[in-house]
Amino acid sequence: MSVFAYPSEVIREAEVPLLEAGVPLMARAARALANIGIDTLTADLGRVTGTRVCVLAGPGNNAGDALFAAATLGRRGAAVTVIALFDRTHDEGLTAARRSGAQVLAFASTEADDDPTSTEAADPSSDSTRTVPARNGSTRAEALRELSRADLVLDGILGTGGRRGLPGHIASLIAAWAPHRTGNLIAVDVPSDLSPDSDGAETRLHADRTVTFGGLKAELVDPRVHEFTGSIDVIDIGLGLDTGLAVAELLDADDLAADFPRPEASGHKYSRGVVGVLAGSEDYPGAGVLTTTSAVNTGAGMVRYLGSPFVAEFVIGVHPEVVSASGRVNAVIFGPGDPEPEFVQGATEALSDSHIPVVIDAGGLDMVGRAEAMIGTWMAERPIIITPHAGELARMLSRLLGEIITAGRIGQDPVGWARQAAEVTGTIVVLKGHHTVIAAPDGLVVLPEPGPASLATAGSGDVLAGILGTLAAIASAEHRYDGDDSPLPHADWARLAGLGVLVHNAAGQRAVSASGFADALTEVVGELIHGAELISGTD
Ligand SMILES: NC(=O)C1=CN([C@@H]2O[C@H](COP(=O)(O)OP(=O)(O)OC[C@H]3O[C@@H](n4cnc5c(N)ncnc54)[C@H](OP(=O)(O)O)[C@@H]3O)[C@@H](O)[C@H]2O)[C@@H](O)CC1
Ligand SMILES: Nc1ncnc2c1ncn2[C@@H]1O[C@H](COP(=O)(O)OP(=O)(O)O)[C@@H](O)[C@H]1O
Repeated sequence: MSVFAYPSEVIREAEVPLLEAGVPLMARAARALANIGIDTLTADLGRVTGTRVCVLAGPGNNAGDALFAAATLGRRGAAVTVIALFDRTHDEGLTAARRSGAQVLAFASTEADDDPTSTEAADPSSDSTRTVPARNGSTRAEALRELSRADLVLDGILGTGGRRGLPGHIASLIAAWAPHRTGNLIAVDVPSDLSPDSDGAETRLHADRTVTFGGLKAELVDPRVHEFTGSIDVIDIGLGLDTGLAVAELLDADDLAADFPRPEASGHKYSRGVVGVLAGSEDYPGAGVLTTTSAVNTGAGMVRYLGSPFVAEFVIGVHPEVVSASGRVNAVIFGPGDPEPEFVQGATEALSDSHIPVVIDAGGLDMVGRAEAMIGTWMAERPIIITPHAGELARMLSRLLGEIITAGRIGQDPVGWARQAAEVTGTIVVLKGHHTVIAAPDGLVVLPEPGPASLATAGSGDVLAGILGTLAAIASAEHRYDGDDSPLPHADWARLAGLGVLVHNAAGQRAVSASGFADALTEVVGELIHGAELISGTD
């Protein structure tokens, strides 16, 4: 189900009153981390007893989580080694780890950077958290040996208090360990030194799994950091975060099953929503057919075809339920298959008195300007959902920002560019790709789970436009029939677009061509609308 992501500061602020009230947040976090550690070891080796666990311990509370969890693993029979990487660490956590039998290696001195053979070790008899220099062998070599033979390593170096760039002795230890790594690496809360930048990636940790506490941190949802985070577990430690403060929402198939809009028992075709389709041209009639098929099969109350009579003939030939006479619509789709200007002009003039949502795709994207330039035009004061792929967004932003922006640059930071495009244009931006990113002008991002790569085929985007336009018409009609004149918030449109992408993904799993996706929508939407009722036998 949907998961919200928050800036780290929001999560840190939510912790403060609870900590002041004595709520044991770290104990909750460490318990959940230990359980995941136990599950990981049991899944890999069938046991915890006799396994080897290493903790990379930093100077703060992040190390505290890792050390308390390691103490639990130690009590369950794991041989724990703590590699203390700073001249201080979390006092109580280290004490707990020691009491459970952990050995502690101190690899903290900055001189270790200059001399990789420098030797230091903690006094194992001491409960003190200060590390004590010793001259009994190469600690770096010993740390490397322990890391390389560990079944499980916990990255407790830095958490939400971390700044970019690890001290040299740690970065070099990580780079030296990487080729010899055999066990699982779990990042505690956030991977230390997390960055979307691929430069220097070899000196950063690549976790198999990240166990994050309190709420999903915004920096973890950037598609570019997946190689550093691995899979992500969000552990509820009772912070009670306000979803209004979230900056991103992740959607999956469960959200689609829960929130796909079903027809009302007492509804009629107009209350279900009428979608106008302006797609296809003499050059590209197929786009008109694909977009209309998609709208029909997504379950619109009615589909009006607004393009040329030439294309209308094809469309109505396959879908006799489509209407070509003008009349009321609750949303319009513009652009797939470059419809001729006279039909675009006719349709936009008809829109000028309304505030209905519009989905703009393909050729229609050339109409999109900066938000301030759209004031007073037919595009103002209505929700607009635009659906560029990276190439189209690059072209659009180059025009709007007056600098050359390539599709490659968009690909390096899709979330950032989608946000910028949404802010500049005031529209909901659906940046299509393997990881489709949806951004709203207020900065909110919706990330539907990725669909199958088979979606990357000509005409697939036309099908998506048909789905999005239909869902927009359904939402807009429902809102109107509820008697609500207030505009729906951007977040609702962005989420709706996310559901549309998930419908498209589901169709993509059942076919391999665009017309196949459009046809498969009958099955996908039929299951979403009727599935549970058929099973339960209710009407
Ligand atoms: N609050 C709670 O109860 C709960 C918190 N929880 C856990 O606490 C974690 C946050 O803990 P935290 O605030 O202690 O920060 P953390 O990242 O461990 O260390 C900060 C220290 O590192 C230092 N430092 C930073 N960057 C550096 C760099 N690049 N190179 C070198 N040094 C650097 C920094 O130095 P300074 O900035 O002060 O100069 C400071 O001394 C959080 O992620 C979660 O795991 C959970 O248990 C839930 C309950
Ligand atoms: N590798 C991929 N994995 C999953 N979906 C993809 C992938 N590549 C493209 N897609 C999806 O396929 C669709 C392609 O749309 P678009 O580029 O507009 O195609 P067209 O213009 O030919 O209709 C988009 O919904 C996009 O998100």
